[in-house]
Amino acid sequence: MVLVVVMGVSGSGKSTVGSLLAKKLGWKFYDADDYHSDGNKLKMAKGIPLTDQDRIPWLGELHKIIREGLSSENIVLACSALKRVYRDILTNEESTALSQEVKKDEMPPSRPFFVHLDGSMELILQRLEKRKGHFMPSALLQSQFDTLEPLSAPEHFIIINVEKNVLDIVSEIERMLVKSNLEYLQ
Ligand SMILES: Nc1ncnc2c1ncn2[C@@H]1O[C@H](COP(=O)(O)OP(=O)(O)O)[C@@H](O)[C@H]1O
Ligand SMILES: O=C(O)[C@H](O)[C@@H](O)[C@H](O)[C@H](O)COP(=O)(O)O
Repeated sequence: MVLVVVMGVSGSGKSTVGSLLAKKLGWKFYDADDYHSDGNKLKMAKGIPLTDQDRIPWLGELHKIIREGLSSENIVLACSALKRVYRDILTNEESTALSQEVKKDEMPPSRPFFVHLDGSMELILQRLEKRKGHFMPSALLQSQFDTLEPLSAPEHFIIINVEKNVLDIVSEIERMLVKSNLEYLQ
């Protein structure tokens, strides 16, 4: 089965784009935000960036969910996945320098496809400041950009600029999925 990870800084549109993409494809959608511990949420709400130690148990939990889900369903996951090592823990390709819990051979063989929602700090800040009812303060955006490590080979990925509207972004991802690997959409 197939895993698409929609990633990027807070406010880049992961939840919006990921959920619509999953709906259009008829795939299962998971939002990584739903799996943060109360401690992590409180920390972010106070304007304190998460550390590796805060994120690793969360990523390990997500890894387990994905691994189980992929045995029977195609998945779209919305997850910040800011650093390479975080992405490796999620998908278990290399890992586990930081996480002893995740074993290398646990993930079924399926190459994850990453979609980085990329945009300027100004644009994303504007969107975050308009967003209501979310624990993540816009003050953390700078640290999100500071932490972000761009995708690079051998990661399998596309980068999409979030100036476009949501429908266009989703259509572009669908086109890229077809182009990059037809068997993804069986
Ligand atoms: N391409 C877009 N164009 C305009 N507004 C967008 C776009 N993508 C997301 N938004 C809006 O920006 C805000 C942040 O989006 P969200 O999906 O919550 O981001 P994330 O999950 O990455 O934090 C939301 O209010 C959402 O409606
Ligand atoms: O790794 C992190 O620091 C968090 O996952 C962060 O990137 C994420 O943005 C928050 O969970 C807030 O949620 P939103 O992405 O929806 O703002």
